[in-house]
Amino acid sequence: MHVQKHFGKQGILLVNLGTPDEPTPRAVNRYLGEFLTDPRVIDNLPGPAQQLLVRGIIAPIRSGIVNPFKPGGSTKLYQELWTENGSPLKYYGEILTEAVAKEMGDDFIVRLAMRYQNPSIADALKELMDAEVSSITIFPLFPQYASATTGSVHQEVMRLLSKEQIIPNVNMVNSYYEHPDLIRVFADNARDLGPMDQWDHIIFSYHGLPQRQLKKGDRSGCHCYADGTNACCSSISRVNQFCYSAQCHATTRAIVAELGLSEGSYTTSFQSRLGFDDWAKPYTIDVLEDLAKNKGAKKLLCFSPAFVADCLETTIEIGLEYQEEFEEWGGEHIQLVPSLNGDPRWIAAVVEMLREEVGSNVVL
Ligand SMILES: C=CC1=C(C)c2cc3[nH]c(cc4nc(cc5[nH]c(cc1n2)c(C)c5CCC(=O)O)C(CCC(=O)O)=C4C)c(C)c3C=C
Ligand SMILES: [Fe+2]
Ligand SMILES: [Fe+2]
Repeated sequence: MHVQKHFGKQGILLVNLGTPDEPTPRAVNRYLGEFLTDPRVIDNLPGPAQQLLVRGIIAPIRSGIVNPFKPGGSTKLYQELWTENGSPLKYYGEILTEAVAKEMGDDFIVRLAMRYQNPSIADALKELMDAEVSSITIFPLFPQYASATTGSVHQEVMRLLSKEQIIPNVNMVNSYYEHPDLIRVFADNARDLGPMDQWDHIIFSYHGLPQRQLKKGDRSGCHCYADGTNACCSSISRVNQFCYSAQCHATTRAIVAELGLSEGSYTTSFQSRLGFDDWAKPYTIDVLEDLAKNKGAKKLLCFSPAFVADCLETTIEIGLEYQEEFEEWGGEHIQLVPSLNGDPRWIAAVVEMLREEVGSNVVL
C-alpha cells in the first residue's frame, strides 16, 4: 500500500547532460559557458573567478571563437558529430522519450530535458506542473552517479520546484549502474558483434572525473587514490556507494560477469580529461598506448558504459581520435560497442526501471 493516493497523471522527466543547439562557435560557446560555470562541474574555483575564467577564456577558446592552438576547437568536432537529425544525444533522447511514453501509457506524461541548453529542465517541469501531475520522477540518463551530472540535475530540479506553491511527490533516481536489464543490453550489444575471443583486449572506458571530486564522493575517508590506487573501488559498500569510480567499476564487473570474461582480458579506464589536475586513472589513452606498444594488441573492443547515446566522447574521441593514435602506435582497430541509442532493449530497460520506481503508486 502506497502512502498517498494519486489522482490524474504522473510525470516522468528523462534528463541528459546537454549539447549545443547547433554546431556553430556561438552555440558551442553558449553551451560550454553554461556547463562549465556550474560549480558542481568545475568545483574548485570561487563563483566570480569561475565566471570570468570560463566565459572569458575557457569557453571561447574551446568553442573555437578564439583559438590560437586548435583551429575550429570543439565546434569542428561537433560538426563531425552532427547528423541530419542534429545532435545524436538529443535525437536519441527524443526517440527514447517518445517510446517510453508509449509504453508507460496514458497514466503518465513523459518529457525529455537537458541540464544545459535545450530542451530545458525549466520548460519540461512547467509542462508537467501545468498538467497537474501527482508525482514527478526524475530519471537522469547517467547510469553512474556523479555530483557533476546527476547531482547537478537534482539540484536544478530542487531549485525550480522550491519556487512552487504545490510541490508534488518527487522521486529522484540516483543511479542504476548494475541494473540487470541495463547490463544485459550492453552485453547483448557486444555479443551482436561476434565471439568475444576475437578481441585482443576489452576496454571499459568511462567519462573521467577530477580525483578531487572522487574524494568528495566517498564517505570512507580512505578514498579513491589515497594510496595511489583506486583499489577501494573493488567493492561497493555503505561508504562508497555514491563514489562515481566505484560505481563505474561495479558496472564493469557486472558486464564482465554477464559475458563470462576472464581476468586480464579487460581494463577499466577513464577518458575526456580537461585541464591539468589529476583525474580518475588509468587514462584510456595511456591504456591504449600500452596495449599497442607493449602488448602487441591489434583489435580492441571498447565499451562506453557512462553514456547511453552517441556523443562527442564516443563517436569522435574514441571512434576517431583514439583510433588514429592507436594506429600510429601499431594497433589496427578499436571497435566501439554501439551505444544504447534507440535500441528497443534499452527502451524496455528504462520502462522496467521506471515501473520499479513508480510502480507502487496507485493512480485513481
Ligand atoms: C570539468 C569538466 C567536466 C566534468 C567534471 C565532466 C563530467 C562528466 N561529463 C559527462 C558526460 C558528457 N560530457 C560531455 C561533454 C563534455 N564534458 C566536458 C567537461 C566535463 N565533463 C566538456 C568540456 C564537454 C564538451 C565537449 C568538449 O568540448 O570536449 C558529453 C557530450 C555532449 C555531446 O553533445 O556530445 C557527455 C555525454 C559525464 C557522464 C561526467 C561525469 C561523470
Ligand atoms: Fe563531460
Ligand atoms: Fe574508490
